[in-house]
Amino acid sequence: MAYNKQKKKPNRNRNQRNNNRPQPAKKVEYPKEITYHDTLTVGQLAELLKRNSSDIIKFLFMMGNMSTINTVLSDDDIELICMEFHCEPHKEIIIEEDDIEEQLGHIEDKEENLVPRPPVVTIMGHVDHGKTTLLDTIRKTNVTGEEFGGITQHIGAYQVNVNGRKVTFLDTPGHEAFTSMRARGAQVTDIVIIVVAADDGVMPQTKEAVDHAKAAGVPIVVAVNKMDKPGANPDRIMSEMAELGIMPEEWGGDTIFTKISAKTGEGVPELLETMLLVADMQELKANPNCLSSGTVIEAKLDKGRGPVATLLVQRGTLHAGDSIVVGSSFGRVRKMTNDRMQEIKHAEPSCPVEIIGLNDVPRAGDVFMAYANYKKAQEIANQRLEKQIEKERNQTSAMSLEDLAKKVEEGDLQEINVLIKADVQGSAEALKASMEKLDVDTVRVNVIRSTVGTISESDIMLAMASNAIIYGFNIRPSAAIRKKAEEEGVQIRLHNIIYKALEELESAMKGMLAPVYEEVVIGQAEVRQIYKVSKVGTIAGCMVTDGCVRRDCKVRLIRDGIVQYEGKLGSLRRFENDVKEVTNGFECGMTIENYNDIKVDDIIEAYEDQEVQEA
Ligand SMILES: Nc1nc2c(ncn2[C@@H]2O[C@H](COP(=O)(O)OP(=O)(O)OP(=O)(O)O)[C@@H](O)[C@H]2O)c(=O)[nH]1
Repeated sequence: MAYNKQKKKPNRNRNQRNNNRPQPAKKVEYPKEITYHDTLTVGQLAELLKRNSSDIIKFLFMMGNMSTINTVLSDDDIELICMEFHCEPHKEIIIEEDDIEEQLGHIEDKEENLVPRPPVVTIMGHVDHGKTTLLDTIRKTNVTGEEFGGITQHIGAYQVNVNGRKVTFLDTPGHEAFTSMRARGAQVTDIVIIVVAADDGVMPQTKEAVDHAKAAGVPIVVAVNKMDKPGANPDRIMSEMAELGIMPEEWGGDTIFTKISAKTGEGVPELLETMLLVADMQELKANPNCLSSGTVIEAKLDKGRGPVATLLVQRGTLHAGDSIVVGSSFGRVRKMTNDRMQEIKHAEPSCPVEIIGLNDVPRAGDVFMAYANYKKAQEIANQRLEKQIEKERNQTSAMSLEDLAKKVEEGDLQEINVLIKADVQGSAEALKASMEKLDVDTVRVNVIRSTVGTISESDIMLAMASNAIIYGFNIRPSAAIRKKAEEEGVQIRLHNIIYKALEELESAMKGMLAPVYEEVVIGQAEVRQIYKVSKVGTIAGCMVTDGCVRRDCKVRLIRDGIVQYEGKLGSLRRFENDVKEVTNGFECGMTIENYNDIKVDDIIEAYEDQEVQEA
């Protein structure tokens, strides 16, 4: 805590030492001013004021407040107490470097400093449903021909004029970018337009877009596209979207559906008007008069210009020449251009700009902050770099069930985000329904996605962005996916009995998760050949492709990501010899106890129940 950094601390030690033996009465010099950060308890304030805690407790008692040495004082109380003891308190707000990115979203500007800012909109939808065409149409009709000619290069974000008002569109390819930005805490989008082709219907990526927008808590406007096509069936889109929980306004819900043709431009003005309406409801504002901060939309290394980054200014005004820190890179904004490649000197909130001058290429989703001087920026970037290296060294799980249990216990968590993947629809639904019914001491489960199939990279990104745990039911992730999850700190819990999954989650919600054993996957092998031997059964000629397989381990037979069988290894051999272990890169023969339906290309996953050291 910041308090611990008080320089006064050594005095206390000296006093304590001195207290051990009788001292001649010495006149205490009481401080005339004190400085504190964060909060203070009675005991801490007494120490700063060089008074006895009992004096403060007595004073508070006289004021009608009961307190103890550990009572945390409000700023008002501190002020009053200090007045009583003839001292002036100063509260210093320190933003630890660690917290800067987190703070960005929470910096509270005074109402009088806020002015309206343009909305930031992202267009999402299934492949070929018309995202690019829509964005092109919007840009063509909402920037002058001359200006449009200037847009030759993709910078990842554009600003257009709609009815005399500016709107910023993010043109980030795919949903991954949206999610990976969110994963890093960057909330850049105010509205999501989900494009659905009326002649095609709701498709997997439409669902994904809905999941992402919902998880981010961003309002959705649905653009029912390709209305010019003969097969267009907007009613079908509406009912399919309603099934996903996106209820059309005309059916009593709160999502506006607009029928458009991105190709002919029909309905696009109405869509834009709707979007402005939704934006107005949010009363989007920002303070333009402070040091600037915002988010990296895209970044690349340009051969001639060095690191080039597209930034979205979210707070303050970015000026050419400003010193900025982005992630662990820093520099002075040497040149700043708008989306029409015109050089500009200032960029206000919601304005996308391309800048050069950084010493390294930042990542999309990184937060940037401007600093008053170059040296400070450099210092902070270096600190961050050190921390990043340290973090990478001790990379641990971002959110595991154990973390959750701990957080619940500490009262820090009201909602547990869960992503469910199951082998069949029935299980996915059953698990979702049962999990959502769990309610332990006001902590509840929020299922952010529940689908059929094995775990994909997009699931991991969504889980990472939402601090969610993935529950796999009767499915097995590939080694590559498992590795990715590990890298991103996403926890995958695999189960094949519904009540066990529920039991485990419920324990976490009670903050009492203490599994004695945990299943640990030790390796994976691919079945390359099958030998049927009478008396022995099916022998699988395998190649161990990850980790190792041990003679006494348990195994799972997986076909197309779905678990076919679970049991014990029957035998493990190399060249006719029984062996204890076969490691990655080696061939071996295996049988599975009481199971013969093994096919070429099946995956045999080896696992062990290992004792968990810590709850
Ligand atoms: N008839 C008709 N065709 C459209 C409309 N909108 C888009 N298309 C066509 O649909 C195809 C796909 O459109 P895109 O805009 O590239 O779709 P997208 O969603 O950006 O696709 P990806 O970038 O691959 O995800 C193109 O051939 C477009 O010309 C429309 O309103 N009507």
